[in-house]
Amino acid sequence: MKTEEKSNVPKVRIAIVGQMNVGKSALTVRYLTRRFIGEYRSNTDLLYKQTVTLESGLLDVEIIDVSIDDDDGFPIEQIQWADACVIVYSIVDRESFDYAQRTLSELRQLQNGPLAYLVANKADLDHLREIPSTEGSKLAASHGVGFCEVSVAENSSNLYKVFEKLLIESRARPVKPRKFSVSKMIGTLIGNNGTRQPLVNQGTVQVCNKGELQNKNRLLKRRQAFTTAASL
Ligand SMILES: Nc1nc2c(ncn2[C@@H]2O[C@H](COP(=O)(O)OP(=O)(O)OP(=O)(O)O)[C@@H](O)[C@H]2O)c(=O)[nH]1
Repeated sequence: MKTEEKSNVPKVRIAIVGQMNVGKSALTVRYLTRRFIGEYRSNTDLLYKQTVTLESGLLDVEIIDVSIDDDDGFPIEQIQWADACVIVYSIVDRESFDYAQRTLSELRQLQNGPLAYLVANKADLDHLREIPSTEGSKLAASHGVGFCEVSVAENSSNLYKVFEKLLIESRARPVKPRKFSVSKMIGTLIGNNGTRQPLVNQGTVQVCNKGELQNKNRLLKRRQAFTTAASL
């Protein structure tokens, strides 16, 4: 698609936030490619871009898979950049639920904050469950956000509904006023020497600022999966 045609396509930005190992990357890749890639861990943010078709027309979607170290607090830059956030925890990990709870509280303090949706992942591991479904739904209700349980591994259809809802609702909102230019934000995220990855059909993925080099192999793996699925 030519640049001048693309410039008229509205854009929605989504941040995937949650503690380590909850399945943020698996969820992002599942949504974008319909595939489950679960054999890697990452310590860097990745920015995915894809054009999707909604009933209302084309939409450019940017999804940042936010990498959280144990000590990291609230990823404020990524959240302020986003129009919507998917906050993920694992039903088998109480700490990840506590992190999601803190994130929702922080989000509430923001003026003009993004839309949010709470997603409980790993529903297939019910025998190891630490967080009852009712606790998740109660937390979400107390913050006025949507909630669902999914298994990214088992390809729960709920996952696609979450993204669709966030995309439609974000699209309907007035364009978010940003304190900084979006290109500067992307520049910050990918670093000054961050090179754009080649366009893969309508999808691209690029490494953000942390640990770019050591993550090259992981990125390549993901990009292969992304390429294959994007060309289906
Ligand atoms: N059983 C099960 N395992 C899952 C599911 N989703 C992800 N996993 C596994 O959970 C582990 C972590 O998945 P990732 O997608 O790397 O999680 P992450 O939140 O991106 O982790 P970090 O990169 O450390 O922040 C991997 O071993 C995945 O295979 C799921 O729905 N069910």
